[in-house]
Amino acid sequence: MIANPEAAASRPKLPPIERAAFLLDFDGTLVDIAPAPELVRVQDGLSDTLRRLRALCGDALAVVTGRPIAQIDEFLPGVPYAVAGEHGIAMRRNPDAELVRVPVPPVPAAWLEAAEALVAAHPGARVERKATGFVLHYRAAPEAEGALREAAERMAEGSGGAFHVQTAKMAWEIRPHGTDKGSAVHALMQQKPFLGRLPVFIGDDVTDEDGIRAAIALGGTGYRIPADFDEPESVRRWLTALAAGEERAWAV
Ligand SMILES: O=P(O)(O)OC[C@H]1O[C@H](O[C@H]2O[C@H](CO)[C@@H](O)[C@H](O)[C@H]2O)[C@H](O)[C@@H](O)[C@@H]1O
Repeated sequence: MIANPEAAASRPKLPPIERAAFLLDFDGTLVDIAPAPELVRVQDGLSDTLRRLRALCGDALAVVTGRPIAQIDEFLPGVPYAVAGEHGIAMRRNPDAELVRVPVPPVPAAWLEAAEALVAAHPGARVERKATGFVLHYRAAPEAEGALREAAERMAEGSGGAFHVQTAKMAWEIRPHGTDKGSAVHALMQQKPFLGRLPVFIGDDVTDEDGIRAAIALGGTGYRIPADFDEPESVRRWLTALAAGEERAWAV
């Protein structure tokens, strides 16, 4: 089921589902990459699969994403037990909990104005605003990659270390220092029902490597597309098999 069994074999093994906590990236892992953020599609059956998996692992299933939590609520309503959004800045620790945010500095308004002016000069490029930063997307304007990167780096350099540029898929994200998917994993794993379980993180992007490192540091494991799974469909198939109990014999 895993695309690259040799890479996976060098990692700590998958714990039995009864002892596992699933920490899942969204874009490019649970759903296929789409031409624009609002165009992703949740495949039929995915929500049911995740609900079954959540039941098997005592609710210990979270989505850990760069997106705002509200968007995960739209795409996967009532599915994960917990959600960490905006690369760990926002957290909802259980379905009834309030959304808690790590305090971070505001994005200077001048940066947003400059970013909007820049994408206007590159048709197809766009700014995705977040509460604590923004993303410069060039998927529909590949020729703008360099110009957007330079602008993002200039802004971050002028922030005195408060912000940095996160490499994303056909995008550059300006976001504050201080949190990442690794800190989100550590925070989630300190509370029930995650506490005492072994984290299994699955992701596809640079920002997911922090989550994978954290999962391994906590005695769990992590898988990355394309090293371990070749595409989101492979992840979905594997999760479906796990949720159906088919992979139990493989677990240690
Ligand atoms: O942490 P993730 O759940 O993987 O989210 C990362 C970013 O995903 C989104 O952008 C990426 O996916 C889009 C839809 O497939 C794609 O059009 C874009 O090119 C990708 O960069 C989202 O827009 C960002 O806010 C997330 O941080």
